Amino acid sequence: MPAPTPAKIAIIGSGAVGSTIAFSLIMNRLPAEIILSDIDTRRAGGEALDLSDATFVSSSSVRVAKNQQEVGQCDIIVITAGAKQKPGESRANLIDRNYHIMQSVIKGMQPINPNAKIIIVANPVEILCHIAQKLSGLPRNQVFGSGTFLDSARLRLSVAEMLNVHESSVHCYVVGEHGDNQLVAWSAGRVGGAPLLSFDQFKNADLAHIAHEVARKAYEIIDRKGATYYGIGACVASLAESVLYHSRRVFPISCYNPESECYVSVPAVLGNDGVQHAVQLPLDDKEKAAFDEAVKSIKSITEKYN
Ligand SMILES: NC(=O)C1=CN([C@@H]2O[C@H](COP(=O)(O)OP(=O)(O)OC[C@H]3O[C@@H](n4cnc5c(N)ncnc54)[C@H](O)[C@@H]3O)[C@@H](O)[C@H]2O)C=CC1
Ligand SMILES: CC(=O)C(=O)O
Repeated sequence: MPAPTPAKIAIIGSGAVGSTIAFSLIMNRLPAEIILSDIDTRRAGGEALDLSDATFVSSSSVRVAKNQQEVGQCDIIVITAGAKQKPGESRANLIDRNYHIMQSVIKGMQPINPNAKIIIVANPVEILCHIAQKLSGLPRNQVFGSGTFLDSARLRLSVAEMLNVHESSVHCYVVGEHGDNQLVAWSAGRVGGAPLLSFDQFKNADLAHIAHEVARKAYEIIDRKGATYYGIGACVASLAESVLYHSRRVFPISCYNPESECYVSVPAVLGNDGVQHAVQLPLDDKEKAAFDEAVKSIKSITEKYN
């Protein structure tokens, strides 16, 4: 399906993550009018000027939002506005600060385009999806988060290196929470149709160690350089592309799961009306128990924001 030309993509929060998402959209040559918004309007203006120097590679354009109402009328609204983790700090610890920011962001852009897709990137993603959906009043399938897409990309890289194959041939997901309660669905992992765990390199592999390294990668990057942004930039550009082109690609994203009665990260099909449906991953008993723990943890926080 051809993309609407040009789609309006708003990015709220033009810090490290927001501006890198804009750069990734431009590099992916999405036919989009990218509209930056930030409480720090001077910073947003500077990012727009800098990014506009890169638009010659694509048919995208970039500018600063006229006002918040304009942002609310966009086709896709990416929300990165929020506090980020200090070295060693968990994502869950950001909730108090980022709840208030999310409230002001959603309130400021009312009335919201009833067809808009809101992509939550600020942390903690699953909890902020719940809050954004409630406050925006949009249908649940139109509000989703980048979730464990980035964690899964980290995992696939690690597996690909072990097996000496390309990452795109590794089908293995991190699910549950984009946070400390994430888990790897090892038993459902496949490479070229074969179970991941049947490969020689995985027969005696320390799976817990690999999963731990994947989960700790963000902490290590933040410890060394203060923030992560390239990976999430690439992830969000892929999500936007699947929405604009109705690609129906499967991504591990934070979406509302009726069975769990909360937002949780699972593989889901993404098209032009948002989340089409989740894919039921067959988990073994240990993975199922870990998934249930993640759901329990997410629900224990979201219930404070009902
Ligand atoms: N989901 C994921 O995989 C990832 C999520 N993140 C999260 O993304 C968020 C942003 O991270 P960075 O860009 O590194 O932080 P940053 O500090 O560079 O940028 C945040 C921006 O939000 C703006 N902002 C704050 N309150 C606002 C408001 N009410 N309205 C509009 N703008 C507002 C700030 O002025 C700032 O420019 C953090 O919560 C971080 O944890 C970061 C990396 C990956
Ligand atoms: C910061 C963050 O959430 C990440 O890089 O995974």
